Amino acid sequence: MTAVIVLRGGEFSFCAAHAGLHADGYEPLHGHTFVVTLRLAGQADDNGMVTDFGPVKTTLRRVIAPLRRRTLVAGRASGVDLSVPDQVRFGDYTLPALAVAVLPVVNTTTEAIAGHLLDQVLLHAPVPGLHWAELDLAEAPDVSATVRRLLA
Ligand SMILES: Nc1nc2c(c(=O)[nH]1)N=C([C@H](O)[C@H](O)COP(=O)(O)OP(=O)(O)OP(=O)(O)O)CN2
Repeated sequence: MTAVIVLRGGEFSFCAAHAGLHADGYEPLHGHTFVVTLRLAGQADDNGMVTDFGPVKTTLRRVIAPLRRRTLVAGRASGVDLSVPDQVRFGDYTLPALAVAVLPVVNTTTEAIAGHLLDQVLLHAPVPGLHWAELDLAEAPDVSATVRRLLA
């Protein structure tokens, strides 16, 4: 039997700020309450499980934690300056490094943040035999992005 397990909402929500990079530069710094939904698809084992919810929940919590209540900065965007100790500079902004999560992405779009979170989940909690993994990130009730990795 193939099944999809789903972890969503609740504790997998987090507040963070960002300023997306658009053609005309950085948009004004603003915040969202992001809501994560993770889906893992695979064959259920002899115990009827694709994988135990528990360890996946622990991993998802840990992957989200560094982003919670931080300003998200795209470490791969041009113009990001990490050369000054304890400071992060991008566009017109200079922020204390403690308030920032620098992500390995080119822009802090919902799509890119979702991809980063999914990659971290798969890195830290690989589940043998998964068919695919999908992470949906909503930045508001009316907009979200879903990324999917095909695994087998
Ligand atoms: N494909 C994407 N498009 C946009 C993203 C994104 O992450 N992926 N992000 C933004 C902005 O960062 C912003 O957070 C959202 O903008 P928007 O949905 O336009 O929200 P507004 O409240 O400003 O607009 P309304 O039209 O009033 O809803 C933009 N695009």
